[in-house]
Amino acid sequence: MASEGKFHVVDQPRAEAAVRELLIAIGEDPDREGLVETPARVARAYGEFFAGLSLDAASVLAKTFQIEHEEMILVRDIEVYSMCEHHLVPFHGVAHVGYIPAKDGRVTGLSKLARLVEMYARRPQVQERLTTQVADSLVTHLGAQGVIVIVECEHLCMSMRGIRKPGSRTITSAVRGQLRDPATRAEAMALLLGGKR
Ligand SMILES: Nc1nc2c(ncn2[C@@H]2O[C@H](COP(=O)(O)OP(=O)(O)OP(=O)(O)O)[C@@H](O)[C@H]2O)c(=O)[nH]1
Ligand SMILES: [Zn+2]
Repeated sequence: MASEGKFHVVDQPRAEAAVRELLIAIGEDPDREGLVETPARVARAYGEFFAGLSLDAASVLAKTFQIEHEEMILVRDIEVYSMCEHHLVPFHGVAHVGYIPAKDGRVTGLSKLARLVEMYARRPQVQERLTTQVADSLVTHLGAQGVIVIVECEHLCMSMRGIRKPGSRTITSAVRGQLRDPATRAEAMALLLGGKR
């Protein structure tokens, strides 16, 4: 998995050549001391940023437990680091993922919810797609009867360039199945907001 050091295989020489070209394009000297190793470093870092491209939701959610729990399970404040596909700069924040298990009470390990978020975050992304991909994969691969995913991020492309509004946060949500029901959704929101400092 990405967090265990096996990163997406990028075409290292090609990525290095591209970074070298970028450095030249901005008027830098890629052969000066501080930059000599930069193309190789950036190419390796890209392998890490985009490690999610070589993973799939079916594998992340392959292992399940039959604990016959049919109520909501919610993991809050999962840290998100992703790369905006428009500018290739980070957006970061948190995700909250909740689901109501399949009728047979099959659940996944709690860490797998965070792995799922990480897998989709470590791709060129937009926040809306990240949110819906996490929600849809829980329906597809776990048979969840209901899902709620809320993602709250700051986009550096809006903070350090362009409109330059540091501190603004974008909130996206995806709700599936039983969590579309207002009462069930209210319960999820209460759990999400409860205990927030
Ligand atoms: N919907 C959505 N938009 C995003 C996301 N990340 C970045 N953007 C936006 O993508 C848009 C790209 O707009 P363009 O007009 O093509 O690019 P730009 O000239 O760099 O835009 P500005 O950021 O307004 O300077 C910008 O409005 C960004 O704020 C995201 O996750 N979701
Ligand atoms: Zn952007």
